Amino acid sequence: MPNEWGYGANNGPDTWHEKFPIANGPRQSPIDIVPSEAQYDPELRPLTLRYDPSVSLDIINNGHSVQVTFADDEDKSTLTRGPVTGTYRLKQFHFHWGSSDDKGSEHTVDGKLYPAELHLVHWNTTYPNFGEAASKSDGLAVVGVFLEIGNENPQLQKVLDALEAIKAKATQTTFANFDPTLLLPSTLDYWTYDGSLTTPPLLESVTWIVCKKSISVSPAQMEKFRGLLFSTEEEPECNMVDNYRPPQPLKDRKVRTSSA
Ligand SMILES: CCCCCOc1ccc(S(N)(=O)=O)cc1
Ligand SMILES: [Zn+2]
Repeated sequence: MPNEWGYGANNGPDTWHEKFPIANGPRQSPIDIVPSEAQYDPELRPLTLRYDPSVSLDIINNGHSVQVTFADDEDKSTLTRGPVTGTYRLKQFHFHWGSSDDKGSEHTVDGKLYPAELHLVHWNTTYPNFGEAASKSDGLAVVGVFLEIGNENPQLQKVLDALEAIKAKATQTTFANFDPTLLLPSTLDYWTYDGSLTTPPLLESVTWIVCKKSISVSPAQMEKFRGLLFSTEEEPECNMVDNYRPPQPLKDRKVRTSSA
């Protein structure tokens, strides 16, 4: 069996460069965001996210995360303005989280790790589909939202209630009429920088848009994420936790901010 990438001791982030040399490239993600060094850019427009719940399709345990996928054959759930030009279509959202509440996010802020991070993945409709866009320098835009321990999040609970049906890798179930708008923070002020996918193939095609405001998650809700498995129904159980890549070198990049 080939050494499929993962987050374990033998296939984790420090080994990914062996099959994906771009892991040491010039615009890798995630990064540590240092707010005091972010440059306010008055030309950055407000982020416009317009999501239609009718295009949510299913929820999948893909062995790396839990992912909700959307029908993306029409401009029904889109990202416009913000740091991008043109229209980007929502393809999927997923999460990264820790084995304890002191870690789990991919981006960090002044070195602070959050217990989890939500990624809403969009592709530039200049290109014919997600796969094509993923290989272009302006092909993807991912909105990152930090989850912070607090009150129970009722919209997140709808996602968590579906997890019992997809405990093992390569399982999925339908997930209709879900509105990701309700997962967004109250204001969409953001940091933005040019980066990459944070998992293999680590393609350097992502305009990252990281929200400054977080959303809440309760300790019990965090435990639901940790009940998922990296392993299939046939394999010994391995809990899906710590599925995050640590921050990568900023190299020759600037982080811009939408608000002073
Ligand atoms: C060309 C096939 C790519 C399949 C993988 O797609 C991904 C991988 C990572 C991310 S993330 N954590 O950076 O948001 C988003 C989408
Ligand atoms: Zn992600």
